[in-house]
Amino acid sequence: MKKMKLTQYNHLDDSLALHTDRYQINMAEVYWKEGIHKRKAVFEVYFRKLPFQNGYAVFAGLERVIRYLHDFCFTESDLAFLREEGYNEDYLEYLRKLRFTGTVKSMQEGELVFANEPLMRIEAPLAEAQLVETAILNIVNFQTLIATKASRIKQVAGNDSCIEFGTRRAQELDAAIWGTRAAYLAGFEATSNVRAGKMFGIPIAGTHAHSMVQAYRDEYIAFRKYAEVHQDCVFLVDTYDTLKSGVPTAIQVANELGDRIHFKGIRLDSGDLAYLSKEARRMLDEAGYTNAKIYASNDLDEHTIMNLKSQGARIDVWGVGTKLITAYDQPALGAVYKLISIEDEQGEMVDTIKISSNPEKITTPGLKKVFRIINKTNGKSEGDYIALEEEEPGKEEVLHMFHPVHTFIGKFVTGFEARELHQTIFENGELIYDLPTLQEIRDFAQRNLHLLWDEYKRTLNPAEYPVNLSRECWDNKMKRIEEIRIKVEAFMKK
Ligand SMILES: Nc1ncnc2c1ncn2[C@@H]1O[C@H](COP(=O)(O)OP(=O)(O)OP(=O)(O)O)[C@@H](O)[C@H]1O
Ligand SMILES: O=P(O)(O)OC[C@H]1O[C@H](OP(=O)(O)OP(=O)(O)O)[C@H](O)[C@@H]1O
Ligand SMILES: O=C(O)c1cccnc1
Repeated sequence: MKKMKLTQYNHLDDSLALHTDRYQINMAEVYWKEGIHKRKAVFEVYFRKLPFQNGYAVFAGLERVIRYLHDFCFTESDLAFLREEGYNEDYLEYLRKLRFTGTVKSMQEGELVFANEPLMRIEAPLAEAQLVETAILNIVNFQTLIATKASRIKQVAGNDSCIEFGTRRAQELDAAIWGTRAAYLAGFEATSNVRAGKMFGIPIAGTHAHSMVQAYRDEYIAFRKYAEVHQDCVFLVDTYDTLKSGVPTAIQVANELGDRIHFKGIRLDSGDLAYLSKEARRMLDEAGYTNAKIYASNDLDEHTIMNLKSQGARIDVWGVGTKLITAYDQPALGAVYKLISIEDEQGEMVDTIKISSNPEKITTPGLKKVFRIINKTNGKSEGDYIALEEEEPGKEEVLHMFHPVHTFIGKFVTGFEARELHQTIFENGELIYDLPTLQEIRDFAQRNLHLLWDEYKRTLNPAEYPVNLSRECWDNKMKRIEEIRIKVEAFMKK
């Protein structure tokens, strides 16, 4: 058998241009051969259903999308691979020169987003817009999913700290790193992943594992040795017997070392976390360690945390791994990338539509903007309002907000601010957006949550947040549906 070389995957000039589905490269080839590759096309990214039956999602992934589009190019090793796959030289020559030259509008990271509203809009020459679909969805789907899961967990944890512990159980390296970033921007306080700390400046935190106690085969020696090396100590107390040996040993070591260490607390990782935390709290308090915190971990998520809180658990810090980083109860967000407008033979932009027997699935044609309609009296959001590009709802006195499918459900809103949610990121290939820091994104996400009534934020059966179409947008959609109906009837009569 031939021996695998360790360098096999390492192309020095590797790029993400091939991080796409083969059909994108094949479709782009068709457009290029037909000479329509430069026609302007407009795609929108949106999802149809909120994940985890949550009342909102936290948009994440933009920074990585920006880097991807900014650096987009086929390198020599990418082209060599495509050559091996049988693509012809002229097409490869076209790909060699290709860069992303489009205009991108997007929600900002940390924005609260909802089903059926455009999260991003990519206007670019048809072939370019097609080639970047897969990577954009890959990034946005994952990061938005994890940010939303983290936000749910934070909703329940409240002011308690949450640390991301998931790297070992994540779906490989990238998911651990970018998932941790998503969790932090949605409100987690820290991560155990040291590389994420280095890359993004996320505070790193942690305790120690059972293996350290097992290595010394003695809890007392293990805790002491740890304390001799590290000032900050959180002792893991459940290796042998939490209440009979773990907690008393932690207290003994803290007593012995006094001011020489900062006894931050203990971690519980098995057993009845409610009962054990209450008992441990009592023991720590009696020993005078009222400031020592109780950390807990073990397959936690928003459900167990809520349940533990309802039992009066005395847990201060929640270490959450597997169920956060793998989005355990819903492993994928279904954001899609749909063509909404294309340049025709005459150079005119024409709207496109995808019809479905399910009214919720019919796409909304045309270039659109999304506005958050904020009630000036109470500072809360009345809902989101999707309008056609040229509309300016902020100038209206009264806004008619109605359900896009059940149109009889609606309301008239006055005294509002219409806050536009999309920012221009790229203008004809040029990056014009000032990237915020991760800390700024995190603060922005927190501020956004204040705009929402609590009814939309509860983790169980939240109220449905209104996402409405403007009258013009709705009329335009109906007009296109009618045009298609007439076309199909004419076809059937042939
Ligand atoms: N008081 C509690 N109420 C509800 N859920 C709890 C409570 N205490 C712990 N849990 C959760 O119950 C699950 C218990 O997991 P498991 O059955 O593996 O027990 P364990 O204590 O971890 O056992 P092991 O010693 O094998 O690790 C975990 O998800 C944990 O977070
Ligand atoms: O339960 P999660 O939410 O995924 O949180 C991460 C888990 O990872 C560790 O366990 P593991 O058994 O891998 O190692 P350990 O020996 O340090 O307990 C830690 O003790 C947590 O239980
Ligand atoms: O620091 C910890 O306690 C930790 C880190 C990763 C996974 N579980 C626990």
